[in-house]
Amino acid sequence: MREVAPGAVHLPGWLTLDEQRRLVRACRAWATGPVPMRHTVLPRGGVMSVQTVCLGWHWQPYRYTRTADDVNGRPVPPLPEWLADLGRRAVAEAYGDRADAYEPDAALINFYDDRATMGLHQDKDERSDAPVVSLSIGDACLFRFGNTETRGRPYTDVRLESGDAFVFGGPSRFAYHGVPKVHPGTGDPATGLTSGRLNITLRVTGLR
Ligand SMILES: O=C(O)CCC(=O)C(=O)O
Ligand SMILES: [Fe+2]
Repeated sequence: MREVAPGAVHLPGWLTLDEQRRLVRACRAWATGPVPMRHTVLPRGGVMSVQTVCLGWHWQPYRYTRTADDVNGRPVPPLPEWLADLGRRAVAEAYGDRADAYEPDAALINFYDDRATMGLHQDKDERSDAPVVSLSIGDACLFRFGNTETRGRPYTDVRLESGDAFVFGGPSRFAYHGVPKVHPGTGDPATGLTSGRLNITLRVTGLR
């Protein structure tokens, strides 16, 4: 475990291979619908290079809704309790105490192919300052974790590998972060993912 910035904790190798396999299987099913995984279109017409599917609440730039109005209008599936439990365990491990009160109600599942990246951004469409839990499976990536003020320095570059968790809360909850590069061919096919990178972020929206 390494505290990258105050409240931002990297937990390398946190998921077992079995947990990663289960997540890959579940994500494959969620990717097919009721709302299919797709490249999110930004308000000014840009298209994100990652593909995304949501649970609990649907995220479209820059808000959460119960139905996927920018895809097919269908309600998104609920966030299962076993996934929320993983989030609680990660928060407990990162901050060294119990996290019974952590109730994530949205998950964003992102798939990165070899060329996909994610620009530096803040996760700030939530109306809660509860931590974000990020789980990574498949190819390793360069994850850039910055500060709450600017897209620039200071930032820390972290290599996120399959099975890693990264929790950001407290003073780092609204820090800029992004994925400048995925490292093709670095994942273990035993996870069930033979290429690309899967990232799942659990969030508390503060919405109802
Ligand atoms: O893929 C990652 O590691 C980060 C994903 C992310 O920042 C997001 O979905 O908001
Ligand atoms: Fe993010």
